[in-house]
Amino acid sequence: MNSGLRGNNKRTHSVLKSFTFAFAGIKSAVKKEKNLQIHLVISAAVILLGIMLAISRLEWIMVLFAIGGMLSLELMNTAVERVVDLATEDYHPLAKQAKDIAAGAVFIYAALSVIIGAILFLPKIIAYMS
Ligand SMILES: Nc1ncnc2c1ncn2[C@@H]1O[C@H](COP(=O)(O)OP(=O)(O)OP(=O)(O)O)[C@@H](O)[C@H]1O
Repeated sequence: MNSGLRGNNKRTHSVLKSFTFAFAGIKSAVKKEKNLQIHLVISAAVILLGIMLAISRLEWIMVLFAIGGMLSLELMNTAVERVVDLATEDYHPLAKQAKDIAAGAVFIYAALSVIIGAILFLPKIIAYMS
């Protein structure tokens, strides 16, 4: 019975630890990665624009998916860069492929996010200004 309780406590503890590790990862990436800092500033600006233009619930869902996906992908890209740097300090074609493919994933999502942002915001901005 005791061991069961201990087991449960251990699981709760482990979930809390996982959150701590995740936040530590986000913190270290935000501190060191300029691209991530730029994405955060742009995300804040987009959220402000969404509030100012009073976008709908569905539009908020799309905006939050774009922002969340972008930030998550940027973190994954940073993780790939770290693992590659850990694997080799020398030039290696596979290291280049891994980093460039991860950067490509970020680029595709960023480009689509810009298109989504333009579709959502441009008509509202034009209507607001005219
Ligand atoms: N060990 C390596 N072997 C081969 N090419 C590498 C290696 N490390 C980096 N590169 C390549 O060199 C270029 C610059 O990589 P670097 O990691 O310095 O910057 P980055 O990929 O733009 O990352 P960051 O976003 O941190 O600036 C990229 O094309 C990358 O694929």
